[in-house]
Amino acid sequence: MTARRHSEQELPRWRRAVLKVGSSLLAANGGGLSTRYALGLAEFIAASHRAGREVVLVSSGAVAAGRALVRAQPETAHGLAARQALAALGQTTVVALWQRFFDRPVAQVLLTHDDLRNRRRYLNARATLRELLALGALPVVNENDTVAVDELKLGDNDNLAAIVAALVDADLLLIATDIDGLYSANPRTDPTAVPVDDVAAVTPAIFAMAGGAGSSAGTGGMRTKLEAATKAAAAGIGTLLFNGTDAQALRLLAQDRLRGTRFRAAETRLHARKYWLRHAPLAGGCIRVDAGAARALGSGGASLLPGGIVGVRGEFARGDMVEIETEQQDQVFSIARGISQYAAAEVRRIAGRKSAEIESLLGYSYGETVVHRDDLVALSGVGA
Ligand SMILES: Nc1ncnc2c1ncn2[C@@H]1O[C@H](COP(=O)(O)OP(=O)(O)O)[C@@H](O)[C@H]1O
Ligand SMILES: N[C@@H](CCC(=O)OP(=O)(O)O)C(=O)O
Repeated sequence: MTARRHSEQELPRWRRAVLKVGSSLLAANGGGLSTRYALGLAEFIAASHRAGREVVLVSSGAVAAGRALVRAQPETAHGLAARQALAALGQTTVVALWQRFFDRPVAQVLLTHDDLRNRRRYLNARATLRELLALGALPVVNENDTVAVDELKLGDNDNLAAIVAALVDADLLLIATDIDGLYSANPRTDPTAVPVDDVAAVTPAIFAMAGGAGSSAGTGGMRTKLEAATKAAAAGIGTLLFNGTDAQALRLLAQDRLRGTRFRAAETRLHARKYWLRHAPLAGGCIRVDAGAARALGSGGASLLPGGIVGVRGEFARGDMVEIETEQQDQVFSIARGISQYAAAEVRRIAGRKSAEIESLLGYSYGETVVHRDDLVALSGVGA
């Protein structure tokens, strides 16, 4: 393969990123996992940590590691249950592989796409990942292959990484693979393929460039990487695709320079999030707040604390999108909407009380805010 190289480009600075490492890198020789390319990637992560940055790692490789452990032949162990068993066998090897490079603790986080579609579990996963980052740990995420039931979804860590990037409010999604970046066609099969450095939007014409996986270890090929870039862009997050086998590309990346493909997000992250908050379906319930809370929420920047709540209408679950209203001169105005950290019955019990009392009132606490300011959007022109 003698394809032309991508040009070098400067990147915006970032603070938190999700880095996805594919099986093509960890099991490059088609056998078990090897440190050959993991070392350079770990050095990049360590350099990011030294620069005060946070990294969530999404690492594949469990199936490849499991296969090597039981010496299963690639042509056997192909069914869903067999792959799931191999993933369970190999997952400890994946975590152990990464732990050996770091002094800081490495945390294993196994997620399914279903977990992330369910709002309660989404919130819990988000809180856990935030907590792990606050503790200085390196979260190592993989799909929870043993319980994933959707065969089509199994083995798609590119898409999972994009969802995790939105989950943890990352500034950037980094996808390390075994090729320099996107080409106009798969350069392993098409010698006329030319490098693509910058993608403003993943259009059908871009999708048409993508072929399947290049190695026996890899699964999704370029298509799932483009899907991931599309998902990340919708959340206002840019994606970088680069070659994890290229030590120089990794050193450049640590200096905010890219040799690979940059996928841009048209929206800013805040804008994309606010748009989603404005348009996500509402649960039936509603939280009524006093004039002081209404002012604080209306002018933006404040979270809703239990003290400002005067009542609850209807029912909703923890993680539901609820309307927030206030009463002024006998008229009720809808002033904001946001994701409630507590169910309606819980909000009724803590309404009007201090955040510090939540634990004694409920016997547990999901945090001091009922609606966190990151999960809240004020509806302009009313109530404030
Ligand atoms: N247009 C394209 N540009 C670059 N690579 C492509 C393209 N189409 C298909 N590919 C293939 O995608 C492979 C990377 O995907 P994959 O093997 O699934 O890796 P990973 O395990 O990192 O997810 C490349 O090695 C390449 O063969
Ligand atoms: N979750 C599985 C497969 C993940 C997957 O998407 O593989 P890849 O396309 O190599 O990133 C594993 O750990 O083997």
